[in-house]
Parts: sequence; C-alpha cells; structure tokens
Amino acid sequence: MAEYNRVSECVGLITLRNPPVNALSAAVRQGIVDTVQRALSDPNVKSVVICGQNGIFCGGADIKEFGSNMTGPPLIPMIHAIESANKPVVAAIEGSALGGGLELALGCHYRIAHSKARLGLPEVSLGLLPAAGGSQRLPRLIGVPAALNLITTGRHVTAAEALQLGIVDQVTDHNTVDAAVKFALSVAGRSLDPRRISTHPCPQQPDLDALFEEVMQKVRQSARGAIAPIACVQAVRAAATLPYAQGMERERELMATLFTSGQARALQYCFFAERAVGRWRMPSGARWDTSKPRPVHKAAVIGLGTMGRGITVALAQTGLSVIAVETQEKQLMEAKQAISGMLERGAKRRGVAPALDGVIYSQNIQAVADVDLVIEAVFEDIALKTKVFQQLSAVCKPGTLLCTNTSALDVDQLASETPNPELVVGMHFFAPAHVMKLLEVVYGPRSSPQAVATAMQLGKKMGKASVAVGNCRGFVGNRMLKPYIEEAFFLLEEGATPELVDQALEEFGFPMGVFRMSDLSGLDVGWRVRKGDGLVEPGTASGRSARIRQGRRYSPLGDLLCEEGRFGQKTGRGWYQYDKPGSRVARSDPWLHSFLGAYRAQHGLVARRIDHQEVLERCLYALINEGFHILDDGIAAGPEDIDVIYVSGYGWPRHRGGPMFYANMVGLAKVLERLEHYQQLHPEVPHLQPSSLLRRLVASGSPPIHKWGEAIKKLHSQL
Ligand SMILES: CCCCCC/C=C/CC(=O)SCCNC(=O)CCNC(=O)[C@H](O)C(C)(C)COP(=O)(O)OP(=O)(O)OC[C@H]1O[C@@H](n2cnc3c(N)ncnc32)[C@H](O)[C@@H]1OP(=O)(O)O
Repeated sequence: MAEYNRVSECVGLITLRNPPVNALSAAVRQGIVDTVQRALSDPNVKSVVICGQNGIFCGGADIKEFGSNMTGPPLIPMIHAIESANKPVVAAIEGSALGGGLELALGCHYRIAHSKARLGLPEVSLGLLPAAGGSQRLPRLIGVPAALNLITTGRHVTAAEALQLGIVDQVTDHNTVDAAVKFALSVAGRSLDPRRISTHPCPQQPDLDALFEEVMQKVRQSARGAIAPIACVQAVRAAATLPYAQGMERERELMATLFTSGQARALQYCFFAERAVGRWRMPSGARWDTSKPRPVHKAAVIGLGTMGRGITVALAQTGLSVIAVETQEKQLMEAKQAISGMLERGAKRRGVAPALDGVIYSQNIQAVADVDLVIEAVFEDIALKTKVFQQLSAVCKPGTLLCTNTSALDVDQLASETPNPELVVGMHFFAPAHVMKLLEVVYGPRSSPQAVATAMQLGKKMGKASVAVGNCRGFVGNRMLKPYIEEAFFLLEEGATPELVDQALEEFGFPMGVFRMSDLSGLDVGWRVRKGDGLVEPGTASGRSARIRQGRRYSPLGDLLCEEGRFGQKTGRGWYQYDKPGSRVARSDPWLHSFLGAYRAQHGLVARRIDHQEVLERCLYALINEGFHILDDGIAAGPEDIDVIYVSGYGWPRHRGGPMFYANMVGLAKVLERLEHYQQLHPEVPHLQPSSLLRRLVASGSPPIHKWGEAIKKLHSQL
C-alpha cells in the first residue's frame, strides 16, 4: 500500500509500503492512485514527493503477480496521471529503483537519488521489456544509444552514473527524503511542461538505421535464442522513430507476446530459484534458518594451481585475509605473480584498490594455524588430499572448518580421515574460480549444519550462486554431465559428427556444444577419470564386445583421441583442429571424420542420419533423467537446486530455466515416453532407463514443478 502525509506544510509525501522491496503489487498501485489524487486535490499541497519505506524506493512490479490474473489499477495510466499532474512530483530514490520502480520515477517530474542508490530496467532478465512506458521515456531522456545499452542488458547503474546520464537531477549523501522535500519546495509553481518526458522528442541520432542494425546484430549473437533482448531493441526503435502514443502501442504489442512466453516463465522461475537455494535444507532436517554460520575473518588456501589461485582471488576480493600455501618455491612465486595480476585486473574493472595486502604467501602449512576456514585445492589424488587433511587437523586451531575443492573424490572419505568429520565440507568451485558464479557446497552425513551454513554464507559473500548438495560421485553437476557426454559419444558412433551435435546444442542455447567444451577443458581430464575407473583399455579392439565395459555400453572414442595426443585446444587438436596449440577457433577436422568412418567400419557400425531433435532428446533427456535420480536419492533438495547449478555453472540457457524446469515445460509424460523409446533401442545403456521418480511423478498426474517437493515427499512416504 502507500501512506500519505503532509510535510513542511505544503508537500504531500507518499511512502510506498510493501516489504521487502516495495514491489508494485495491486495494493501498492491502488495506494499510489489514491494518494496522488489526494495530494493533487488538496489546495494546501504545492508539490509531492514519492519515496519508499525502509531505504528502498521500489523493486518494480510484483513478479509474483505475473502468473495470476492481475487485478488493481494498471501501471501505465497510473504513471501517466503522475506525469500529467499540475503540481511537481519528485521521486526520492534510496536503495533501488528498478523496472516498474524506475518507470514510476520517470513519470515524476524530478528525481533525487541517494549516492548509494542503484537504478535500472532489468525486465529483459525476466524475459520482458520495460512496458510501463520505460522503453519510450528512457530514450527520450538519455538518448537512444545509452537507453539501448541499459534496456537490452538490464544492468543497474549507480547514482553517479545515473546523474551523468541525466536519469536523475540530483544526488545526495544525506537524507534523501529531506533533500527531495526541500527540492520539491524549491520547484513549486514552476512550469512542468519541460519536465514531462513523454512530450520530449527523442534526441537526434545520426545514422539511426546503422545504429539499430549494429545493436540488433550484437544482441542476436549474445541472446542465444532469447527473445526479450530483441523485443527491447524493437521497442527502443519505436521510441526513436514514432510519436510517443504510437511508440506506447508498439511497446504494448511487444510486451503482450513476451508476457505469456515460456521464456519469461523460465527466467522468472530462475529469479526465484536463485533465492530459494539460499534456504537450504539437509536430509537430517538441518536448515538454513536454524543453523548459525561461524564468523570467517581469516581463510587459507592449500595448493596454488589454477583452482587454488582463483579461489584465493575470490576470497581476497571479499575482504578476507588469506594465507595462500604452496610447498614448492617456484610454484609459489609463479602463483603470487598470477594472483596479484588477477587482483589488480579485477580491482581496475571494479574501480577499487586491489586487495594485494590481503594475501600472505607461505610454503609452510603451519602458517594456517589461526585461520577460521581452509580450502584445500591440491591435485586430485585421494592419498595426497588425505595427507593434507591430516596435517591440517594437527595444525589448525580447534573448530577450523576444513573444506575440499575436490570435484571427483569422496568428501566423506576425506572427512573420516580427520578427528572432526563434522568440520569437513566440500566447496566445489568451477574454473576460473574467481569468475564462475557456481559453488556446490557438499555435505556428508557427518558434516555439521554449522559447517554447511558457514560455507554457504561464505559463498554468498563471494557473490556465488551457492547450492548445498549431498555427497555422491560427481555431486550434482558432474553426475548429470556424465550421461550427457556419453550420449554424445554414442551419437558419433551411430553416424553424427561433433559439428552436428554441437550445432544442435548451441542452437538450443548452450554457449558451446559438448565437443567444443570438451576441447576447451581438455580431453585428458575425462581420460584420467575413466582410467581411474578401470574403463580404459588401450588400443583398438574391434567388434561389439570392445564397446561393452563393466556390463554396459561404452564408447572408447575419447580414449582413442587421447592416445593420439589429441587433448583439445591445448594440443591444437581434439574433436576439432586449431591453428596452433592454445588457439580458440575450432575448425572442422577432416582427419577426425575419416577416423570416425574407420572406427565405425572396424566396429561394424553403419552410420545413419541423425537429426537435431534426436541429439537434444538423447543428450538432454539422459541428463534430466539423472537429475530425477538425484532428487530421488535426496542429493539435491529440490529441482531449483539442480536448475541453479546448471544455469550458473554449466551454460544451460537461462531462458530455458534449467534442465528440470525444461522437463516440466516439455511435459514429464513426453520425457518419459522418449526415454522409454531410446531405452528400447539401446537396452545396454542404463542411463536411458527412466528413473523411478519420473515414472511415479507421471503416474501421479505430472504435478507442476513447484509441487514436485510435496509429490516427492508423498511418494517417498508411500514406499
Ligand atoms: C501485460 C502488462 C503487464 C505490465 C507489467 C509491468 C511490468 C513491469 C516490469 C517490472 O517491474 S518487472 C520487475 C523488475 N524488477 C526487478 O527485476 C528487480 C528484482 N529484484 C531485485 O533485483 C532484488 O530483489 C533487489 C530489489 C535489488 C533487492 O535485492 P536484495 O539482495 O536486497 O534482496 P533479494 O533477496 O533479491 O529479494 C528479497 C525478497 O524480495 C523478493 N523480490 C524482490 N524483487 C521482487 C519483485 N519485483 N517482485 C516480487 N518479489 C520480489 C525476492 O524474491 C526475495 O524474496 P524471496 O522470498 O527470498 O524470494
């Protein structure tokens, strides 16, 4: 709702009240309509100030209302009434003015912002466009290029940048409402005609067509199939080329298509899923709201290879003191140089001082004696990690949390090697660790809730999408990736090429298909894991039996490439060829195609035509099926956890919401039917065997994704 007061005798003060972000719910919109009318009809009121309670102006439309029948006064006429008012209306912006919140402020005649405020039109990230006049007013106010940038990226700007762009009229370090009231008094009685943005023409822009063509091309390239950024460009184009009323009509048409689109649903689901994963829970019943994190002031990183360096940077950038340990002097010196460089570049980008003094380098593990938390990032070898954990247990002060960055080893086994297994959790970062958003916090049966709470809080401080998951082979992300990669290998055996598979996945929205990604991360990584699992048999034994290992279908294609020294980009050859080792531009490799032909002939395989649909169904449904196993095993608490992991760490296109959301959109019955179909064709592939949870969900009527939690609980209790 909105509260009305008269202050300084002749200023009507309207305060938006809808915690936590004063979203423009039906009640708030009604409150604004009523209070604005009251202020305008009160002859004692000379000017009006609109502010938000609790230090935030407005977080925009209430996203929770979007799925339902929207009631209450619509935004556009409400904002129009403010702009047309015959008394000056001033927006007092503290905290955030985002989306509909900024559109409301753009309808006001003046905007005063606190220096710490952030403003933006982030609708594009929810699959929408600023459709309460924002796409028409902002270009008129700040010009087409700047408006295009803000509206197509959804980025938030600081108050200082907003002032420079001309979005706000004044920035204050003091009480924003007081400043706005003073300002409102000073402008009472002035002509408002020049202050009504909708009446302005768009500032002239030379070569408008070329500008829009260039931006459209850029947006299409980066959108990876998302439709909202394109609609945003079209809406701004309308602002630049049409009178306001016609531009508004175009804005409405474009929004009508976006508003009900699957992409908007997916993106809005992601918004809430990212917040939901912070409310973690463990099978033991431990939860985020009953588990208190320990304070972490000082941390240590053991092992300064690629991962350790990135983790050190991520920790130092949060303001923590970090002890970075590497036992070999040469490696330590190299790491110091690399970490300093990363900190300097990061600080330059963010316009702050680099936290170089926050990191102390040491060759001696004794240096970590007084830290609150250690992250071990040594080579992936259980004997080495066990030794490190035993040393840490002896050296660290009581209560120090011991975390491992392992991506493949058993966190429980490591915990069992320490006298305090309750203090051990996995913190699985993704390379490069100071850049990638995802962090899997892996708990074992003995990890204490406090240890999980501490790792989750630290992840949040580092700006990571932190997801608490149970301990199993590959945790959540890599466990689901395994069947996805295996299906891609099988498709090559059956007649596909890396180019075909990658094209299908990239058209779906992945930034890179599975083979280009494998070339980037290195084919030797998977080879080492398969060797460790006893799956690799050197040489090229032929016939069907060579492709059945440990009782299931196996493709040795990746191993054969590694035997040829083709490790991907780093060797200049992999599934593709590169100009030179380290080069990033993948080119089709005729050698690979004849290798595949010879391989098929040797194994008696006849290549058949494979289309994009089959690539998507085989790779994605196998991955999704593993996701259902993970939910059934209680490794992930809910589908949101899996989806956040895939969107923030594995390049799953955000506008498709994550694998489990995608399954929900496709229809669980359809996913089940296709898995059954492929399982019949490939009975020796266990990962195509539909998970029992998927079957049970379909049998119980395929509940929508937000009801899976209840369904899983119910289905488990019936077992
Ligand atoms: C057909 C015509 C229809 C016309 C429709 C008109 C369309 C208007 C366009 C819009 O305005 S769309 C909304 C645009 N706004 C945003 O995208 C902002 C989203 N919010 C944020 O970015 C952040 O929440 C924040 C405002 C910067 C605050 O960040 P902070 O880290 O402090 O808190 P959070 O944890 O993110 O949020 C707290 C709590 O509030 C919920 N919430 C936030 N914003 C909204 C919102 N706009 N609507 C509903 N709920 C919102 C958030 O979900 C958290 O609650 P939860 O229970 O933990 O999930």
